[in-house]
Amino acid sequence: MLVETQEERPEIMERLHRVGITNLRTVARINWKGRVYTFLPVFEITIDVPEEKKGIHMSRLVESITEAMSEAVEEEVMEAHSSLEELGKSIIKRLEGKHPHRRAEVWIRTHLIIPRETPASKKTTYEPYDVEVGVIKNEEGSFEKVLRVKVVGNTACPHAMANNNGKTHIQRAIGELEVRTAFDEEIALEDMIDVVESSFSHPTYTLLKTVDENAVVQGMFANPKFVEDVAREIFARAKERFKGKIHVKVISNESIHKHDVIAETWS
Ligand SMILES: Nc1nc2c(ncn2[C@@H]2O[C@H](COP(=O)(O)OP(=O)(O)OP(=O)(O)O)[C@@H](O)[C@H]2O)c(=O)[nH]1
Ligand SMILES: [Fe+2]
Repeated sequence: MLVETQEERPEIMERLHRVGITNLRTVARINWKGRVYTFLPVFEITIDVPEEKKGIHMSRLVESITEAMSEAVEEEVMEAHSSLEELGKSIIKRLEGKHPHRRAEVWIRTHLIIPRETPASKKTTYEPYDVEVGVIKNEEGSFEKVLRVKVVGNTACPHAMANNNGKTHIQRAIGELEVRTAFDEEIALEDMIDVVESSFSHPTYTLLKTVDENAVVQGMFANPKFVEDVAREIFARAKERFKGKIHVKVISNESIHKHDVIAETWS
């Protein structure tokens, strides 16, 4: 007979808001607008623990994920999960039948690989973007979601350009955009990626033929930007396009310093 240690009263009676599993790697398949994508996401799933319970039954959180995965890996995926947030919500719905809780969160971290065209040779290139989707069920039982994208672009410095007859320092910059919104608000991660990618001096590419490299360099010099300019542009565009709480952070890996520079803002 197993001892259910988790049901005992703890010495210190304090409620815990988030207890569960993190850094869990698995496979997921999503049917996004009729196209099936396979992901290798990293999950974090948590529930709250009341002050009178020593612990949670952790394996039930994993079961909620693995059962949703098996559904996703079988043929049912065609109607099972139309987005990462739908997958997250279906996992929380499974958990409701397995483990009592008042508050639950599922976070799914993965990469999106989006086909793009190189700027001059018009060849197809596959660009990686880090994305994260959080689904939060709050104590009233309503759902909200948090969408996050991270995009690598570049900047050419306008200040050095103005003081060096057009010569300047250029660097990679990482733009992060987060939108916190109602679960049913339709926001595509690809659209968020486009907002960030179009706010740099120029996008970066995996594949660049010489003609493409020339186009990127000329584009950067024609579009010099401070890290502040990039953050403002992402923020203004995101406010215009997406309904929800907006958070923007840009870090530029300065080529002239041993440190980076950062610009961050939120609504
Ligand atoms: N709450 C808690 N559980 C832990 C901790 N460390 C390990 N465990 C988990 O305890 C789990 C086993 O307990 P349960 O999940 O309740 O498994 P079980 O009792 O056989 O299954 P149920 O009948 O569904 O409760 C394992 O999956 C461990 O990962 C911890 O620090 N806190
Ligand atoms: Fe248990």
